[in-house]
Amino acid sequence: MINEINEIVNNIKIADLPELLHEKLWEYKAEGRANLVVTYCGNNVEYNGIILRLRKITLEEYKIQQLKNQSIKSKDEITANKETKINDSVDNNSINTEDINTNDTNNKIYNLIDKLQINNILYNNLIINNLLGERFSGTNILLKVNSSFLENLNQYIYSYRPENRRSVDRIDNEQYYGILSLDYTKVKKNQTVILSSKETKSLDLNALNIFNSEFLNKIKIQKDFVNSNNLNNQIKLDEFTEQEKDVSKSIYQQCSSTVISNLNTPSNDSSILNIKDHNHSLLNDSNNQSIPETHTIAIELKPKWGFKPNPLKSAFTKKESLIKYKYCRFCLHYLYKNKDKIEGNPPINTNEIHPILKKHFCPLDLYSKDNERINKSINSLFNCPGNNLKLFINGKQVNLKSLNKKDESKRKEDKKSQNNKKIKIDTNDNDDTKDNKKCNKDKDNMNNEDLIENLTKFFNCNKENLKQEFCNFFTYLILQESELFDRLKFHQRNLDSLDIEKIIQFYEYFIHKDYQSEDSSVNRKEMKEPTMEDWFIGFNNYKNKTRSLPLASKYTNLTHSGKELLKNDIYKKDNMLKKEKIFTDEEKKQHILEFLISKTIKDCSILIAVQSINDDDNNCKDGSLNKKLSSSIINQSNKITENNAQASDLNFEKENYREIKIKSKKYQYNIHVVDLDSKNQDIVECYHSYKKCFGDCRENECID
Ligand SMILES: O=P(O)(O)O[C@@H]1[C@@H](OP(=O)(O)O)[C@H](OP(=O)(O)O)[C@H](O)[C@H](OP(=O)(O)O)[C@H]1OP(=O)(O)O
Ligand SMILES: Nc1ncnc2c1ncn2[C@@H]1O[C@H](COP(=O)(O)OP(=O)(O)OP(=O)(O)O)[C@@H](O)[C@H]1O
Repeated sequence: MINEINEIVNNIKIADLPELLHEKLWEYKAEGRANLVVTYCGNNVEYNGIILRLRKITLEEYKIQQLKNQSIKSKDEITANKETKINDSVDNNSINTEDINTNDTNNKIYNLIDKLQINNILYNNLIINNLLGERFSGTNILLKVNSSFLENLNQYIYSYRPENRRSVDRIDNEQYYGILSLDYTKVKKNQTVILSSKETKSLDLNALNIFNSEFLNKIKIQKDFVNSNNLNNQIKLDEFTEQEKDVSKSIYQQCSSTVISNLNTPSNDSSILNIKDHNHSLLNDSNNQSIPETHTIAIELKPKWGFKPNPLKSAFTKKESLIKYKYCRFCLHYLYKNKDKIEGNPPINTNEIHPILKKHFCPLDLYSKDNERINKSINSLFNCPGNNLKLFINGKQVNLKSLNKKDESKRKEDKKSQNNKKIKIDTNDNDDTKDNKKCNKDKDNMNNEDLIENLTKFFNCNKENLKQEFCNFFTYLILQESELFDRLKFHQRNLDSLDIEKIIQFYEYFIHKDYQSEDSSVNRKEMKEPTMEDWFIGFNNYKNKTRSLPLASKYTNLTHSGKELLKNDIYKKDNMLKKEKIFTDEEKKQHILEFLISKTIKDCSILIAVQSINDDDNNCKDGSLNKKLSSSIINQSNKITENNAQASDLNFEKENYREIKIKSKKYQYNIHVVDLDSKNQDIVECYHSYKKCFGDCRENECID
């Protein structure tokens, strides 16, 4: 094993900042099923605008964890009493930490949760950034945490958490690292600068043990300091297969603090990659560049699926299944999730579509690039945000539902008449089951009037026009950023080329095969989760496939360069038209992997933070701000043009700051994509269960 390979993960930094480990320095921000996010609220301006993302565990898992810890403790006590060492036969599974690098003098430990976090960062850097563009990704740093901080924080934020979440899970006290990132509900001019004065360490790849040793052993690195100012690493590629070359290039490109240069330029020795060091900076906006926090509004969109599966390319043959192709998967899923409500309250006229299904959000509208349809989709989300639209004002989440509240007297009247009818149909269905049913104090703190005042001021409109203005505003912004939506749609579709119907067959095939294999455990009902190396190889196969597709260079950071095509390209034929029997095991695995990556980008969230640049600022004193901003736009657009002109795997537009003029008012904004974690294989089975429910789930067909 070669130590220098640690440079691969140099870009992932670990910060040890004990001064941050006090619960009162953090405020609850938001959470999903797997992670909880808190935002820094202390006085140290250096940490302004920082968030901490922590893994959660279910309360059941927590109980098991407690029991295990107790049993370990009592075992330790018994052992101590007997003055003997812990017996080797102690069940390893009962200890949730792995001291992987015992020789390490710092006694570095990554436990299973940390590995998951780290794998997710790597997965983001290596795969997702290539699909969506680095511009949207931001920076992550691992922050060392400890169990007493996590326990205190868990208690401290308890009352701010939504009931539906806190009743089932909590922060996992056993993680050693949380992820520090920037708060993307705030506008920053510079997203990629650092905790410059802070000491950080890099990850230890050996200790992480995420790459197969055979793979690593093939990599030989020679360090060669060409001159004292410039570090050039040279990597011998002779012993790589073509596929491994491709993978290792990606690893170095994305993970290391070094930039691979001259990849395609024949040098003295064409089998050597030149790697130049470049200045590295981490998190935190450099404070001089941050923008005052006033009047920032942000929305979080969970856009879900942007395409309709194509029956010709899917395994479907059954006639009754064809109805599925009238609708997108989100809408079918919506029907599935609301089945009980719909069946419990059927419409009087059975031929009529249920009110719940009448005007709900359809993602295909959001992805459509059509002004009217996007507007319609935001309108539906505004009326019924469910889990797909969140609103933040100055970084604080507010309850969108309250915007839909009618004035009090009208509301009482309506309630009365509803009670009389004894029918209760809740079209804001998800709101009751998801995060909007909250006891989030912050939300309650901003009363409806304040909220409306804030928004009307921001949109420069009156109360009556607010919804329309909100929808128009974000329609415009989404159109402006349609490339991101195009990219999501492009990769969601191409990574899910066979549809779940086929993927489940492949998945079951492997499970069945495992049952039959002699050395597998009889009870095994799951496929082995992909290793980091599997992800890289799978992604590279996909990358090569997409190169031949129309629009590939537009929607990826990949070139058409034939030089990098794999020799053993498994995509020589159009797999979609193949019959099952001619899919090799390798191809089946590849399709499952692609399906999982596709799931990640079907489940991400887009955060758009906007701030108005008021006229005073535009005409300020010496006009400096105005000049600065205009020049930054010019630079930005120049950079984009340049990058497009020399499109290459190596050039990304990282900075995210944009300006926009809407109704002659100037705004500045950032856009980021979050929640890009890898998905587990068992999701295949889960997802397949949704297919059992399909029927008419909208008034009209979804239009792809
Ligand atoms: O399966 P879906 O489409 O309901 O998506 C799940 C999300 O539900 P929703 O978007 O509200 O419908 C679900 O969102 P919530 O936690 O309900 O906010 C998660 O994002 C879940 O991902 P993971 O299991 O935490 O990795 C998501 O699950 P997977 O993407 O892992 O299937
Ligand atoms: N960098 C960030 N800046 C601001 N808010 C953030 C950031 N990252 C996450 N959040 C907020 O925290 C919420 C939960 O984070 P995240 O989506 O990563 O959790 P999750 O458990 O993985 O979600 P899901 O259940 O949807 O998979 C997000 O929906 C978003 O509102």
